[in-house]
Amino acid sequence: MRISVIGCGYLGAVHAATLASMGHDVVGIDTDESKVRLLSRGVAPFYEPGLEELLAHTTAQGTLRFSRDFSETSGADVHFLCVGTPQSKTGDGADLGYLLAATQELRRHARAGSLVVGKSTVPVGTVDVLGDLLAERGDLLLAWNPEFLRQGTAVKDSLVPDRLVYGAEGPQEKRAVEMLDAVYAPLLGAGVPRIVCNFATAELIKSAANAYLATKLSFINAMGELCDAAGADVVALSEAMGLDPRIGARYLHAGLGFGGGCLPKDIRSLRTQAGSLGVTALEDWMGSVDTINREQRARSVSLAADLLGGSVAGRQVTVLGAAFKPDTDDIRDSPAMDVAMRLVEAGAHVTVTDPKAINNAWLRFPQMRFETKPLAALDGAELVVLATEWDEFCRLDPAVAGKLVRRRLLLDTRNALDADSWAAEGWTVAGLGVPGRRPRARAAAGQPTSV
Ligand SMILES: NC(=O)C1=CN([C@@H]2O[C@H](COP(=O)(O)OP(=O)(O)OC[C@H]3O[C@@H](n4cnc5c(N)ncnc54)[C@H](O)[C@@H]3O)[C@@H](O)[C@H]2O)C=CC1
Ligand SMILES: O=C(O)[C@H]1O[C@H](OP(=O)(O)OP(=O)(O)OC[C@H]2O[C@@H](n3ccc(=O)[nH]c3=O)[C@H](O)[C@@H]2O)[C@H](O)[C@@H](O)[C@@H]1O
Repeated sequence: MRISVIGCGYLGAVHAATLASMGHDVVGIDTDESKVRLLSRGVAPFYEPGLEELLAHTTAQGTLRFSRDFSETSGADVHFLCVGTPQSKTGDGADLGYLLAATQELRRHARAGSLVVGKSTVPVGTVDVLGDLLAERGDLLLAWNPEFLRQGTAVKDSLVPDRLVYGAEGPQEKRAVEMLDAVYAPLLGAGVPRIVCNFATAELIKSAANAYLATKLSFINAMGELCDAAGADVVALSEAMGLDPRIGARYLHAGLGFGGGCLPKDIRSLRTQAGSLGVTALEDWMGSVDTINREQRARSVSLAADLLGGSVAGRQVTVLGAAFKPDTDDIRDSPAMDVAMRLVEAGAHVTVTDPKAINNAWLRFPQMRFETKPLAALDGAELVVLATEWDEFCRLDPAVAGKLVRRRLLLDTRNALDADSWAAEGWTVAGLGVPGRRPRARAAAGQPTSV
């Protein structure tokens, strides 16, 4: 099929490339000139494992191209809207400005009978607003097809998704479903489940999925706080809970909490939606999930101060990680950068290292020093904070690291390192929800371990 993908960021570029790899003829449209230039050369404008290979292949064989010119959408049978829906600058709700602008532009160029499909994450009721916009044409179809891919595994998640959701309704429903089935024929043929529902349900399925993941994360982090107070160990607790198949081990990894361009803004948007529809229980719930998550960042910084004898002021602190999670260069609402910034504000001299996200971080955070190599970043550190659990950091040799730092103090905010092997090399290791590993503040500060 001939397909246009509007908005070629973390979602749209992957969607365009995977559709082209399935044999469709795809044009990606974006307003960002530099992004279009890179993508047109088969180069990924951000780090996403497997994307560059897919882009290089599909652009070279001519099934994928990119443009800033919306008139290029006129040849397509199906248009996917993949533009951003960030948190509004003035509140907790979603900013739909990009989506409305893209839809208006598409309305001018889409050919009669083509299907407009939303993939961006939106508040419930948005599809009706877009439907009204498109109704002025009267000859376009509309459907909603929310996306569940994760950054870092986006290519695999797109090629082997857990499910496909189609929001379709009214007289256009049958035709819209047929067209989406044709787009996703290889996936449906491989047995991927497909759920067809009305617009509001499709919108809410997406919001509910992210809210549930966030809930699970804040639940285990709240339990971690209780573990700290009670002398229990959240790592063992979550392992035991996760072995119950009704609960499951995923999204039960306690630590610094969630960030990124989606979960935080999506729970705030859902909170706002629940509030405006009078569903106060959900509104309060989402508020608590958000508060618990934010507090993990503050708790990490206060633990860092404890480890350094009460204050980080004037101390050299190395933060391992800038990205909001491993395997991405994305620093949107990154817990790692939030912690690094709070440490700077508390007077620490902070060095940050990350395998992929330094380019994104250094322009936005001139207050800190950046190093591309972790060993260089460790040089002279009085405290090391693991904030993003990249494999490269988890494989660090504690003996080698110990020779570089001034003091062997490690705060593993992701509970990701093998604390015993670090302790065996003379490191004092602390984490969130693992009070057994948490030293008394004064004792830790009183034992400099420089070599
Ligand atoms: N990043 C992810 O893993 C996922 C994102 N989503 C949702 O997908 C949407 C997009 O998210 P991301 O790709 O992360 O955002 P992004 O910010 O990386 O990409 C958005 C792109 O849209 C472009 N754009 C903005 N206005 C435009 C317009 N009028 N016409 C054409 N292009 C325009 C921007 O230049 C940018 O390249 C959001 O609603 C998000 O919640 C859903 C699932 C996964
Ligand atoms: O709507 C979206 O954009 C996407 O949001 C999330 O995907 P993503 O933001 O890429 O990242 P996740 O892998 O879900 O991680 C989110 C955050 O939770 C944290 N996390 C995750 C798992 C865990 O056990 N513990 C934990 O702290 C991660 O470090 C990260 O900061 C969802 O997982 C996707 O299904 C969804 O499509």
